[in-house]
Amino acid sequence: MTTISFAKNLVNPALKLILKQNPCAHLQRCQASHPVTPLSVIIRRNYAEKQVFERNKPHCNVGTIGHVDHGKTTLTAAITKVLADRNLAQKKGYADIDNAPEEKARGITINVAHVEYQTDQRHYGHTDCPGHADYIKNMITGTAQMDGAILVVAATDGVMPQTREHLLLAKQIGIEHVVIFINKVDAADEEMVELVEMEIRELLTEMGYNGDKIPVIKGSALCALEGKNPEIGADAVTKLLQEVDTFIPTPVRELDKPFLMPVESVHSIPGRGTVITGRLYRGVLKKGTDCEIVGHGKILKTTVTGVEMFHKTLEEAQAGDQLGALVRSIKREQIRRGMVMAKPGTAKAYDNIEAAVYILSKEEGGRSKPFTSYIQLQMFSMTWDCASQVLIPDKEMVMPGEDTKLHLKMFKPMVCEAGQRFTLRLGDKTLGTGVITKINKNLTEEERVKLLEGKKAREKASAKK
Ligand SMILES: Nc1nc2c(ncn2[C@@H]2O[C@H](COP(=O)(O)OP(=O)(O)OP(=O)(O)O)[C@@H](O)[C@H]2O)c(=O)[nH]1
Ligand SMILES: [Mg+2]
Repeated sequence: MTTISFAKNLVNPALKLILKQNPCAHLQRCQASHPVTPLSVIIRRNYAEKQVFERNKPHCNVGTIGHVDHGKTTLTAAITKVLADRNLAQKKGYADIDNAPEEKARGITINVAHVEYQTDQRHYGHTDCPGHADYIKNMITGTAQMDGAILVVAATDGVMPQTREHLLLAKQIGIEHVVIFINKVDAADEEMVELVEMEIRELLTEMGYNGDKIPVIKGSALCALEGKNPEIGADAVTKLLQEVDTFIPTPVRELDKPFLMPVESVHSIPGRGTVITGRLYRGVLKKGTDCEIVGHGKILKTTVTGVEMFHKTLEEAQAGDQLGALVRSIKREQIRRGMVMAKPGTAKAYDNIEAAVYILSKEEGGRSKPFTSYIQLQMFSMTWDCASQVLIPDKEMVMPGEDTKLHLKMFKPMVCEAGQRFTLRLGDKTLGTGVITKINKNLTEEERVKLLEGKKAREKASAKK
């Protein structure tokens, strides 16, 4: 029977024993509580639930960024294949990574996908970012979780618009360490590959990275995935991982501060409750801890009843971990991406802030025109984004390439604190990047009504134009 052979693979001895002695009773009990769940899913779930995450290597968050179709998802799948051959990862197919139904239909990565693997040195959480221009918003929150990035550039295309944009965003949101993978060398001649390398090194230097020192690895993710031409396939991926191990340092985590986790997504798991996923930004999180979930005009109080990392249970999650937290008596609909889960009383939502901001020049990807007070920009920070009215306190206008103080009135209160970084965007362009310097008293009801009326009037005026 499948359950018995399955029991051989279980790591939890207690469950192994139950399954061996009376597999049907255990599974019937499970199935009674989930009458519509197929048995195979229950088995898989039990298998997944009972594994325990062992923290025996430092954890590091990396991910693939780059232009659409340059091979980010193929490389992610290839990394798991190469490491699975050494028992350091579970092999993930391309479809497992690009797995949302909409993504399959459109063949592009829309939501960021998280994959787990290990090298001899470290345990990795890997975010495969979307390259499509429409999904830059997800890319912003995806890369915000990375300690370092792998920039994928196809040798057949070279540097393309999203290669620049992703690299620029990476720099803006504070990713200091980048490793380059020139992909698809199987489909390009040597001269072309050399040219692309020169082009990338130049771009890196232009963006403020050390273009001469950054490791550039040339290979073919597809060959690695298909087990062909090892010199450009598996060997290139191994070399890439060695560079990632050495070139991207393990960051120092703030373990002694009160815990805080921006909500990335929320899931409802039948029979278990609501799971919030995200990266623990600081502190440690244990089962049984009380917490508040703040933002989008709400403060919800609850208790964490379980912590998991990549489907394995954790005794204690630490800052930097990519995790799922099971919370008590809260429905999925009550929580939204952009809220923040934190130690009670430590995270507060504000809508009236001051900031030091750098406005990008046109060459850096910004606009060519200056802007004046009362412009409405979209502010992105942690996993939230919010429309905000901008006031320039000490001058008429701000030119591209300038740094300035700004006063931002947000259309709704979101979790903010001094020192927090954010990005300002208008339409599909990043205008600037900044740090919150001061939090002012929240807007009064009257001020908020005025702010929203101003927004309506502007919308009317632009509709007439
Ligand atoms: N010839 C060749 N084709 C490749 C290689 N790597 C990926 N491809 C192909 O390039 C196409 C795009 O690959 P993806 O991995 O989906 O690219 P992506 O960067 O994840 O794309 P988005 O997520 O949509 O931005 C697919 O058809 C791959 O099979 C390679 O090394 N050589
Ligand atoms: Mg992809």
